[in-house]
Amino acid sequence: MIDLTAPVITIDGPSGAGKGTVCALLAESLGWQLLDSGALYRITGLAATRKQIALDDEAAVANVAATLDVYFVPRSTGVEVILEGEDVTTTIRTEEVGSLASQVAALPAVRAALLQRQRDFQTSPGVIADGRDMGTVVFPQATVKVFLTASAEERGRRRYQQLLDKGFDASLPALIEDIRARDERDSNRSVAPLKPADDAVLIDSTVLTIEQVCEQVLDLVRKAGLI
Ligand SMILES: Nc1ncnc2c1ncn2[C@@H]1O[C@H](COP(=O)(O)OP(=O)(O)O)[C@@H](O)[C@H]1O
Ligand SMILES: Nc1ccn([C@@H]2O[C@H](COP(=O)(O)OP(=O)(O)O)[C@@H](O)[C@H]2O)c(=O)n1
Repeated sequence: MIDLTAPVITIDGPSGAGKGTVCALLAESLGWQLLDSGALYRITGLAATRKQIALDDEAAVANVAATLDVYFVPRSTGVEVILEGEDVTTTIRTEEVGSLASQVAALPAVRAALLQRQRDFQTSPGVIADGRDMGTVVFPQATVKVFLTASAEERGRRRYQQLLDKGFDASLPALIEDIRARDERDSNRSVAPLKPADDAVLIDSTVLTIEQVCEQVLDLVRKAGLI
């Protein structure tokens, strides 16, 4: 149940910075709720495409976002995503769906349709939110805000390795190009662009391990008195 007094940690930043990994580890160790907001945009992009809706038809895509038949099943291996009864956990992680997500995410009506669904994740004992506008738009009152970044080359390499590990085919130069295009679209859109909140702490993970990033965030959480 939504609890507006529950503490919020936000981690925003570009693709491949390590947000998803760090948020999942922290949510697990703190025992807090996890909001993967990117998954909602990915699911919307996939659902609209499957319904053969043009991704620039803002009203129609927003209607898809508002009426998504989706649920999330927590498993030991991560969160399973079920869209209209079908397991789309793996499908939504492809770069192709990432690109669909960033196209529908540029539409203001789509963002508005998904806003309350994201705010509903604020439940006790706390929520850790992963995205692009968690600290700027969705949870501007969050106690701890992090902007996690890394160089585009390093993010491309990480994504490449991640895709190979999952058994997908990938080309490193194409991935770096995709990442740059997505960064560009996310940073320059008129609504909720990717940018650090004024009160966010910047962490550059280019030369940090996942453990070091988690430790830096936990330090902020401790200093804020949340643990
Ligand atoms: N600090 C890091 N050092 C090395 N690899 C990392 C680091 N952070 C994340 N990764 C790896 O990079 C890939 C992308 O991370 P992910 O958490 O999905 O990023 P994001 O959610 O920001 O797009 C994953 O395979 C992850 O294991
Ligand atoms: N809060 C959010 C989260 C994602 N998105 C969009 O959704 C796309 C996919 O997000 P994601 O977090 O799943 O992608 P990765 O960072 O994991 O590559 C991003 O490129 C953004 O365009 C957004 O606009 N706002």
